[in-house]
Amino acid sequence: MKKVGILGGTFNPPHTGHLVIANEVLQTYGLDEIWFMPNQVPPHKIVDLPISNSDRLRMIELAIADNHKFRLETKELDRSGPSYTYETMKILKDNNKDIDFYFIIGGDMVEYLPKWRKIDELLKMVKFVGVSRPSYSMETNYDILFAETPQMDISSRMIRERVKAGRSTRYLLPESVRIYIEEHGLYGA
Ligand SMILES: Nc1ncnc2c1ncn2[C@@H]1O[C@H](COP(=O)(O)OP(=O)(O)OP(=O)(O)O)[C@@H](O)[C@H]1O
Ligand SMILES: O=C(O)c1ccc[n+]([C@@H]2O[C@H](COP(=O)([O-])O)[C@@H](O)[C@H]2O)c1
Repeated sequence: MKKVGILGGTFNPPHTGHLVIANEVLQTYGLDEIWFMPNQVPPHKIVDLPISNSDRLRMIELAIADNHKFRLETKELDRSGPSYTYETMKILKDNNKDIDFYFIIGGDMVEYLPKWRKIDELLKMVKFVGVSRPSYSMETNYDILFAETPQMDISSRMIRERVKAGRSTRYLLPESVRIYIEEHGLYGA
């Protein structure tokens, strides 16, 4: 069986935290690939700045361009409404019977797991891998895997706020994504 990690997210924008956790989980569990999967509508949060799907897609493509094990998975953009992971993984598993999926989540999402749609069914379909994130505990009653990663206090919100305030975002995200944000005037750049 092929082993594929999925990093689902809003990626508004993608940043160094995403890339580091993807790479660390890939190494820790000997995965073949990581698929970066942008959601259409995050199930649990309000997107606080309007951003087009095409800008998010382009920024993910730029962020992962230099790693042949990182891929873009656009399945959740095919349907409208909240992107419930259970619905998506049902489709991905049906279409890829030769793949074992590892769904990567940061500490904030580990805490939130009890509220996920059909979480008990979902836990039978994928292995969750939790990675720590500053300010969040990793406590959970669910049977999930963990991966040690360097902790980075970087979030998409932090990047958006810095861009808006005219502060530097260098090294917090790939240079190609930083330039894309600047050239396209995203987040008030
Ligand atoms: N710095 C980080 N350390 C560990 N996990 C992270 C980090 N940043 C994001 N993640 C995880 O990556 C996944 C996708 O995150 P997402 O695209 O929503 O980014 P975010 O930085 O949390 O965004 P926002 O600040 O807009 O809420 C989630 O599971 C999240 O927990
Ligand atoms: O299915 C759910 O109920 C659910 C609830 C919260 C988050 N998720 C998924 O978790 C991933 C990270 O979410 P986010 O909002 O932090 O980008 C993303 O793929 C979401 O679709 C899924």
